[in-house]
Amino acid sequence: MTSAVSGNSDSVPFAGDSRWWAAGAQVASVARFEQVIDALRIVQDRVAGANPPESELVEVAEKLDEVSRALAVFQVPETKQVVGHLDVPGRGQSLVPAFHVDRADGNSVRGRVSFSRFYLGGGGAAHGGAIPLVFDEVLGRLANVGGRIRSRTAYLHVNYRAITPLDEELTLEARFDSEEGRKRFLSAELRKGDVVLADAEGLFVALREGQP
Ligand SMILES: CCCCCCCC(=O)SCCNC(=O)CCNC(=O)[C@H](O)C(C)(C)COP(=O)(O)OP(=O)(O)OC[C@H]1O[C@@H](n2cnc3c(N)ncnc32)[C@H](O)[C@@H]1OP(=O)(O)O
Repeated sequence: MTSAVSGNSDSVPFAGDSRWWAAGAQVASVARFEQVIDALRIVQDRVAGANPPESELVEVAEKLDEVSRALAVFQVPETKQVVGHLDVPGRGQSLVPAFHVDRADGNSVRGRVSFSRFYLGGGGAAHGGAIPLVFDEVLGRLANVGGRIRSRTAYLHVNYRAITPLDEELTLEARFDSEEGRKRFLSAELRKGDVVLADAEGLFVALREGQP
């Protein structure tokens, strides 16, 4: 039996993205797919942090090849893709650290995020590219809630205020600041306790009919 991946209205902030990319994708089991993504995230972290002997590397490479061969025959077009559409923290993809929503309405959202070993830049700090990933994910979703026409990021300005540590629960708060015609202005802060680690300001432009 398959179940619909999407199906929640995007008027409910951060509960489903049915209208964002493509509706109608089916998945054999949401729970099983989530399990696969969780395992993949752990593999990413373990690979990033490992320095094993060569014999172990040969074995690991073979196992990873086996996994990719198993999935090769099940590749589907974007409209049927599951990753990015699951109604779970992180939307079932492993690119962006999963954002866990604590509170949300049509104009703001507050939640938690943690950067694991995979997102290390150097010197114990999260990579400077990983932080905008999270801001784009959260602001991009908030820009489109409330039944609004789909928009895309036109710019995203990020200020790095302090080192973002790995493996710590951080809070992220974002808000929809204003709207001028097709332009939507949003902002956000990433904090550890009361300390602002980074803040962002983005412009999201509502797409015209036929714009990809
Ligand atoms: C569930 C998913 C969650 C994750 C969501 C993530 C969201 C994303 O990352 S989307 C992917 C990244 N973004 C993109 O690929 C967008 C690529 N760019 C584009 O497609 C286009 O440039 C687009 C749509 C942003 C704007 O193009 P277009 O529709 O032609 O707008 P255009 O008519 O030029 O501009 C509209 C207004 O916006 C302003 N504007 C557009 N771009 C910018 C910019 N970079 N800076 C300042 N102003 C801008 C224009 O000046 C204009 O203002 P005004 O109306 O006052 O004259």
